[in-house]
Amino acid sequence: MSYYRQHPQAFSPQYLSELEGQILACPYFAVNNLNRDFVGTKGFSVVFRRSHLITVEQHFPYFKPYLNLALQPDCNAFYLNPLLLKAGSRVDPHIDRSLRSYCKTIAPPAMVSVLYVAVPPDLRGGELVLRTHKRQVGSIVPRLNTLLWFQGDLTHSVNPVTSASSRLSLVCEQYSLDDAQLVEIPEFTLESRAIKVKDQGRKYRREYI
Ligand SMILES: O=C(O)CCC(=O)C(=O)O
Ligand SMILES: [Fe+2]
Repeated sequence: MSYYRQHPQAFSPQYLSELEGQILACPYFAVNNLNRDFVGTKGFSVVFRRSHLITVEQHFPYFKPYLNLALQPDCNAFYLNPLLLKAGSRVDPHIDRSLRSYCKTIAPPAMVSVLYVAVPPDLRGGELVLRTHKRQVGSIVPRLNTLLWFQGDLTHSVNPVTSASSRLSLVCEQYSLDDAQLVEIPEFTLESRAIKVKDQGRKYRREYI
């Protein structure tokens, strides 16, 4: 495939506004414990294997339509995270490899999907910039209700949001792992600053460039 593809008007407006409301009201939604690349962002993460998709849908029924459309058939492990960027927030250049905290030998995801759940008309900044080997291959202006897939090994960043309004996306890193790697990945687990567990210090949450 080319480096990315977009599917505009992916869902009904009713679904999008329900999704936004549910994410913002979710008790796990908190200041991010992603690494230093994620400046001033909020969110939480759901880690799961394809075999436990049904468990994800039971806990988070409002993710179901997104997962139905966004998940790639050849992928078997996923890192799903809603991401809110408010005024002044940005994401510095990184390659997604969040599952590396569970399996050190893991390669980048095959694909990353991003749904733009809330994009106010007056949003300034917040473009997603995609690069390969220092060459820019995309600069994507977030559009409400667009579902985007990009190649998982691209370096990417989100420009600072300079308006007072926020942007909410729903991101899913999608991995195609071999059996030995897959057993290292939790069947289903949550990561959030709002949950106090011993191993929240994610050393490899996102990889530095
Ligand atoms: O929201 C976006 O445009 C992409 C965010 C991102 O890079 C990430 O969550 O890893
Ligand atoms: Fe990313």
